[in-house]
Amino acid sequence: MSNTPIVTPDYKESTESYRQLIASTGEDLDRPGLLDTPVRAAKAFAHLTQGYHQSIDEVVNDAVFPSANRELVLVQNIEFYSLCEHHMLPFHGVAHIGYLPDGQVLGLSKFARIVDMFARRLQIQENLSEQIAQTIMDVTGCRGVAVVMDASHMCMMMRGVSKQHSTTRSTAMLGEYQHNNQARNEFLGAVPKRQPAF
Ligand SMILES: Nc1nc2c(ncn2[C@@H]2O[C@H](COP(=O)(O)OP(=O)(O)OP(=O)(O)O)[C@@H](O)[C@H]2O)c(=O)[nH]1
Ligand SMILES: [Zn+2]
Repeated sequence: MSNTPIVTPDYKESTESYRQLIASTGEDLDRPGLLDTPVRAAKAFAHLTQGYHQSIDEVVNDAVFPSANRELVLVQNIEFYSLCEHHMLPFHGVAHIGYLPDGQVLGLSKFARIVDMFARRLQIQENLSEQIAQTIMDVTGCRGVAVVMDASHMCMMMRGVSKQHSTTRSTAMLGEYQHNNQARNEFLGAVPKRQPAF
């Protein structure tokens, strides 16, 4: 078997960047355990940032259906993995999405696909919540949408302040949820309690 890693043209630049990064630690890039690491890491990074190459149309795939239901629909415990834009370290947790339809509903799996599309980018949690909420509003034309996300940030756990049990809850509310306290309270009461640290 050849010791030369297989590098596709797509990964050439990022593979070279990973080679330099690994070399900067003083590691021997030619030792057997590391031979394929730069290209593996490049592929993994491409996966973790694949949201940059997806479009809303492709993700939603026209899965918007007519419905007379106008009451709260809550899709909860959608797990996600993202990368913080400050340290490029993972943050991960769960998203809970509630919305009040207005004539049409979104295919249930599409909520998770929308979460992943925006999570697989360099993000801060607050913006991630806003982008998910705004997209659901745009795609469904709903009366209101609320997003709650609970996450643990590796940049606060593996380094820096080194807090292992702190979690962050971010919230985004659009449409009726911005001014209708009854709707807000119904949603917030239905959302699962904050998760303990992972
Ligand atoms: N608001 C917000 N902040 C985040 C998120 N992810 C990471 N951060 C914060 O981004 C900040 C960057 O702060 P800096 O002082 O510039 O960087 P730093 O010296 O590495 O900060 P420390 O993490 O405190 O060591 C830190 O407070 C992180 O906790 C996020 O999703 N939302
Ligand atoms: Zn960070």
